[in-house]
Order: sequence, then structure tokens, then C-alpha cells
Amino acid sequence: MRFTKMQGLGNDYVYVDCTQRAPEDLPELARRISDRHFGVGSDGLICIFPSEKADFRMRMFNADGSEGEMCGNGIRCVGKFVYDHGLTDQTTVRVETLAGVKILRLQVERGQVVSATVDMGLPVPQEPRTLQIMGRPYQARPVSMGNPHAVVFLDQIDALDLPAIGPAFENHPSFPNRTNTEFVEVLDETHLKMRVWERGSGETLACGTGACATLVAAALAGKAGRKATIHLLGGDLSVAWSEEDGHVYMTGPAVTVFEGEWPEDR
Ligand SMILES: N[C@H](CCC[C@H](N)C(=O)O)C(=O)O
Repeated sequence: MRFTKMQGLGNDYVYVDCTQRAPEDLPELARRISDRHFGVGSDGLICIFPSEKADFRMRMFNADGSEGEMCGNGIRCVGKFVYDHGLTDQTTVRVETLAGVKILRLQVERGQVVSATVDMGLPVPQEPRTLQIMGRPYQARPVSMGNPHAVVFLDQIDALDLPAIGPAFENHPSFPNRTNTEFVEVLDETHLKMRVWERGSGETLACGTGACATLVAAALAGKAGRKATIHLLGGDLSVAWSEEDGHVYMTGPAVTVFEGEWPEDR
């Protein structure tokens, strides 16, 4: 099985072209291939299928084998994958996800995609709530970007012990489908610093849907405007929440790391 390892801001996935044929047990493949010691090493697995509703369909699996509805850094890399591999010659690409069809605009330089802007659709924010996490109260605002997020504003995030508190947010009874959690420090109205604990994958260097959820929560709380740069451990994303259509637009890089072959009988 051929695969391509790609990353967006260091949020890395193994990508497999499933337009002709697909491996059988995708959750099991995701667990094995994501392992950083016994596998290729990644935050998860993303498979690209044909679609009846759009140009392509993507399925994303976390490192624990669970399936996520959507992946912001991943969908930009899907755009790069299909363009660079010649599966499309279009720079506007529609991708079906479990969170609906998303539209990508690809930026091409010297024949290859370098970045993409994604129409992430309508966010679904809820009222903030107080969660008791390891004996301490935290204010968290749930925001769905098709997948679940909880955004927590803190004075400083560098010293947070995410492996200690992350799982308590992820598995809090308030989130029946578990949640991704963003820990956010507001630098100013247009600059937010964020770390993420991802459902099913743990701390990652970046999360595209999480950056979008963060901007929405910050705008609703009056902590930011409707457009900001989100600083993540792996780099910066530009996110805008349009006043016109209410959609969130995310722009960021997509990078191929290497291609390889995975033994099918492994
Ligand atoms: N890193 C991804 C999100 C993965 C979300 C996944 N962990 C879930 O279970 O929803 C992103 O760039 O949007």
C-alpha cells in the first residue's frame, strides 16, 4: 500500500489514495500506522475516496482509531494530495466529510499546492459552562465545527501540563462524544495563542478546526475581532469569521514530508 506522509503546521497524517481500492480495517490501520515507534508515526490516518456529492470524500481517523467528522489541517493536505498526484487539475476542490461538503481554494506555485483556504462552513457555538477538572473550575465554551471542541481561555498556556488535564476535558461527562479542547491565551484582538488536546490523538502541534472554534469563541466573548492569526506550536493559521455568510474561512500551508510503502500483511 502506497502512502504519503503530509503535515499542516506539524499536524501530521498518513494519507492513502482509496479512489481505486481501500484497505480493509481502517481503524486498525490508523492505530498501527500512527504509532511513532512501531509504525510510520502520525497524528492519524486520512483516506481519500470518490464521492457522489463532491469531487472527493475524505475520512479521518485519530491515532486511537476513532473517526473524526472533520480535520482542518488534514483537508488542506487532501487538496494538495489530489492536485499534486494529478487526481484533479482544478484549484477549487469540493471535499465531502462527515461534517458536510467543504470547498477548498488551492494556491499553486511551480505546479504544486503550497497552501489552501477552506470554507469551513457555519460554526455551532453553545453557551460557556463551568467544568470541574481535577478539582479546579474551568470556563469552557463548546463550539462545533462539525467535530466537537471546547475552548478555554487562560492567562498563560506555556506551562500547562496537557497530558495531565487534557484527558479529563476529553472524557468529561459534559461531552458524550468526547471533545477536542483548545487552551487559549489572548495576545491582542488579532493574535491568539493556542494549544490543543485532541480527542483520540492527544496533544498535537496544531488543529485547524480547533483554531476556527477558538476564533469564534474569542469573538463571541469580545476578546477578538472576526479575523485573527492563531499561533499554534507548529506555526500560524489565519482564520476569519465572515459577517456576510457566517462561514469560517481558514488559510494555511500544506506540506508533503515523504512517500512510502506499507506492507499490507503487517
Ligand atoms: N487536527 C484536526 C482535527 C482533528 C480532530 C479529531 N481529533 C477529532 O476527533 O475531532 C484539525 O486540524 O482540524
